[in-house]
Amino acid sequence: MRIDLITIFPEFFSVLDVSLLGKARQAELVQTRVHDLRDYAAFKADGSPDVHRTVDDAPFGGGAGMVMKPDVWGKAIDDVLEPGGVLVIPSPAGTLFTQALAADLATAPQLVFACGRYEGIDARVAEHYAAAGHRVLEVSLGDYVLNGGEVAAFAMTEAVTRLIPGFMGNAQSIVEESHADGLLEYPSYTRPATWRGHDVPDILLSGHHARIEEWRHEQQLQRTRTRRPDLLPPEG
Ligand SMILES: Nc1ccccc1-c1cnco1
Repeated sequence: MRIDLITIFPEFFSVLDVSLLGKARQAELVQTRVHDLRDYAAFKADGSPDVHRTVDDAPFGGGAGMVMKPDVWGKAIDDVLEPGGVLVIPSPAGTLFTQALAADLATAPQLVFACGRYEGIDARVAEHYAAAGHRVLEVSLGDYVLNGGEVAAFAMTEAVTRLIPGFMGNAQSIVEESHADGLLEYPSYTRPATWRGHDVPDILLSGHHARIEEWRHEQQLQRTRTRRPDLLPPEG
């Protein structure tokens, strides 16, 4: 898989070289490329040089803040997006990112993250590439406000790449994770068996694997009921 990240803060993604993702890149499972959006803003729409490499402008209809220019984004995405590639636009107005969507995106040949700042990217950019036949997703990490798409793109990149076959050493650990089976993960413990007067649940020291599995599933249900009832299947 190739992952391209387009941003006005390319240095933000230098951490990709040292994270868990770094190993995958060495293993040739993932190729990542970071692109500076300002490299596509050297010339104005009329072809004259833009020494300021402007990437934003005032919103039509008024309102606070600035909107990122469609012509600059169009040049960048044209240069990067390949046939079959998915254009992912992190946005507070997007559909919610989930483990299911991460697994879906892990099968794509290419992801292009368009990391917007300010008040967002001109809406015609998503419209244009969808009309051209590309899969375009506006995706939110949750109901809170970030300053731009970079943090969201990095989180989604990690969630997706770790699901690429061969990336995680222990495939079983992916299966047992929270959200993998739709429920939150059970609590985990390790030595010492007693720590500051707190004991590990006896069942985990019993060696009775069937009962341990049953206890763990009950813990998952209990946690999901109390912390994330929205994840539970409807009654019935
Ligand atoms: N607030 C934001 C601003 C810009 C790009 C993405 C976001 C975002 C993504 N998920 C939540 O917020």
